[in-house]
Amino acid sequence: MDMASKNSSKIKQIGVVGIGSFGATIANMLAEKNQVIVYARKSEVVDEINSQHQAQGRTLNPLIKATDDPEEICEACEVLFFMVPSSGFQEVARKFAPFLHPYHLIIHGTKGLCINLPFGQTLDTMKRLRRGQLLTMSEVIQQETVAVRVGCLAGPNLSLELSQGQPAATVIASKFNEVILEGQRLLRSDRFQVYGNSDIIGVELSGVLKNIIAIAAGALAGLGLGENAKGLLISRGMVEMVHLSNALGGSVKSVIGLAGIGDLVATCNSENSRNFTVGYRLAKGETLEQIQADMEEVAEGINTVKIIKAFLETADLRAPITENLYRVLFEDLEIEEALQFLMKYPFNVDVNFV
Ligand SMILES: NC(=O)C1=CN([C@@H]2O[C@H](COP(=O)(O)OP(=O)(O)OC[C@H]3O[C@@H](n4cnc5c(N)ncnc54)[C@H](OP(=O)(O)O)[C@@H]3O)[C@@H](O)[C@H]2O)C=CC1
Ligand SMILES: O=C(CO)COP(=O)(O)O
Repeated sequence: MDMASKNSSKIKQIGVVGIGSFGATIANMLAEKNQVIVYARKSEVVDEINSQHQAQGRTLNPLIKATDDPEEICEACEVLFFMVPSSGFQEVARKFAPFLHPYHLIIHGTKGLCINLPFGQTLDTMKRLRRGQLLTMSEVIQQETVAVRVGCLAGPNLSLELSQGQPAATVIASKFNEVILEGQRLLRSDRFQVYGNSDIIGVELSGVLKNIIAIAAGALAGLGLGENAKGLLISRGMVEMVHLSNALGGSVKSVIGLAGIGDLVATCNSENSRNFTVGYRLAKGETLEQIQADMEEVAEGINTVKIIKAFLETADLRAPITENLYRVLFEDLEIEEALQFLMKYPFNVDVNFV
């Protein structure tokens, strides 16, 4: 079978895998002009979608159908949107792998990282990670499946605002122009602009790394600090993202685009951001355990801080915001102390990457 359409005479549906906060929003946006089928692993969620057009309380377009069978959705769709958190991504990719073919086109919306460790090791036992042990989701898809045409979707896309139909934009990134064009065709509307970018690693990393800065922004807000402090954090955060992204294989251009600076501005300013909320609640005195115990949705930045800290142990690079946030999250450093440390840090060049 070549990479062209498997059966062009039959109208293909668009698949959405994972129907949480972001998956439900993207499924509804896709359903405005496409037939959509979604995958949920729990049969009660599938029944709820098919009978009540809701997914765990989120309203879905009544035309959206659901299944818990990966084979059925892979058979029905050539284009699949993977919308699961990084913690479940490898498992989902492995579950779908037997039913995926080179003609499938996969676009993911996940803003987290996975790690590839020797059997029996965990991030807590390893402490040090090389680049090859750290995977973006496009790398997971390529490692676990035969899919070739892979893309990602990243940008300032707080799902609550998208679901209210507020104007927004995203970036579809892929090495394959046909993936970008297909993503644009499927998602573009008069309320949603879709840009293209060929630097998929840089766009993925922009979405991943901004979550670290969003936690820090929430912490500053929780301390009651003002807009000058936020401006300082966002601009220094962007510089840190540029250096980290570069070290991990992304280009500067992507960080200063919509998926980087655009998403930084959105999430560093929004109480609807889970990552911002984590920082805010920490600054208000809650512990990480307390916060995680009652957060129903994922805040990817927590695990990302841990992974990037382990990568820094093998990279010739300093990332002071990430390093201090690691100590706040996992070593009981007080936020005020972290802030003082950062204020004394000898940053002396404003921008040194262009
Ligand atoms: N929400 C937002 O505003 C945005 C989120 N993102 C990114 O999208 C990703 C998903 O976030 P979001 O939708 O908010 O997360 P949620 O926690 O709201 O939902 C996660 C969904 O993934 C499913 N899932 C998790 N693990 C598995 C698994 N192993 N197998 C099958 N399904 C699984 C969950 O199913 P179940 O109910 O069975 O656990 C649930 O439907 C994250 O990486 C996030 O950073 C990106 C942009 C915006
Ligand atoms: O990435 C997001 C919006 O673009 C969502 O951010 P949170 O995961 O922090 O809610």
